[in-house]
Amino acid sequence: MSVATSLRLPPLPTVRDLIKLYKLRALRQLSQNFLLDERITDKIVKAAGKIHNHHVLEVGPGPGSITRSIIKRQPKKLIVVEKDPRFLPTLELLKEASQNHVKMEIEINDIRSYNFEAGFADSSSNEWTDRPPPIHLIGNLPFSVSTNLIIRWLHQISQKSSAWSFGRAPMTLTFQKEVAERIVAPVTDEQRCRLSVMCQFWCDVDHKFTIPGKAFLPKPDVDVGVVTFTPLKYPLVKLEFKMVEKVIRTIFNMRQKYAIKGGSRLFPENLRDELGLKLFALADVDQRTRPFELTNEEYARICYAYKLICEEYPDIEKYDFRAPKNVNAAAM
Ligand SMILES: C[S@@+](CC[C@H](N)C(=O)[O-])C[C@H]1O[C@@H](n2cnc3c(N)ncnc32)[C@H](O)[C@@H]1O
Repeated sequence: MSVATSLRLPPLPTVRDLIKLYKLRALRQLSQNFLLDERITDKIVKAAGKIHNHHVLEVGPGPGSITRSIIKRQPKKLIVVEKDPRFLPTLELLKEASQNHVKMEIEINDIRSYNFEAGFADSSSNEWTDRPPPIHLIGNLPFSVSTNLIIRWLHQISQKSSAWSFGRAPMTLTFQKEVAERIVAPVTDEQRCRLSVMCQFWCDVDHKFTIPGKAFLPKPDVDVGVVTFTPLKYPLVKLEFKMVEKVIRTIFNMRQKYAIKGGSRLFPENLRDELGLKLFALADVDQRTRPFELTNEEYARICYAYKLICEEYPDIEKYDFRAPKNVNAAAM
């Protein structure tokens, strides 16, 4: 075993004991499910790759099971961001026990308000097209939070901002198994959806393994997938994130129909037929393909074609078929 994996923490009560000691009942409203099996938390951290001497941010550490597995690998700095203040005493205990080996910072905060630039200020950075910087994000979050968070983080990746102002920092996150399968779903896969295309536009994604629901306390109704994301050196689109998201969402809105049916809804009703055809012709994409049958490259071409049409008809960009009629009328 390498030095990086051999760190033994001084004897500490187990996470199970701590949960009892501090009466840390999982809160349903925060969708808390705790992992107690060290072999599984070690496996999650191993999936993140080399973290020895790197900066790691763990989001949602809860009572600290994954945190222990991270500490054992001796990162240079470990930042934990936890929303629920009840976990502060157990996290303080871990910080104290590991203080001679790892610089640990505890932030009781919502991850969405956390300032990554400040947290990683003492880390080195790498050029975007160089290898990833020595920074990792790891988290076992509630499912709803992790899906929203990955969209938010993809947006920041597209802007090379926040944690990604330091380079292509990778992430290791858990999702409901079905969501993990959707994230990595290749073309023609029945799970392929908006999330697949958005994630694959900006990241290399890998569904590493699945954790059975019974490994959690309390047991959720579903199994859990561990997914790694490494931002691509060359994203498949270089367009404004919100515009790309709108195009992909609108096309997948009619999943079982030909893609042109959903794609046409990017345009107001009176221009729908004409501009829908133009969109697919400009993108050189067969309009009689279903959304899940389109490759990432075809989606990228559709986004660029949409951008061209918006340049020709500037008001089109403000049009959203889901918005009430009067909002669209005001925008046009
Ligand atoms: C599913 S539990 C996992 C706890 C621990 N990581 C484990 O694996 O046992 C998710 C944790 O994320 C925390 N959390 C939820 N939303 C959060 C947010 N927006 N920012 C930071 N932490 C959050 C919850 O309080 C909880 O501790």
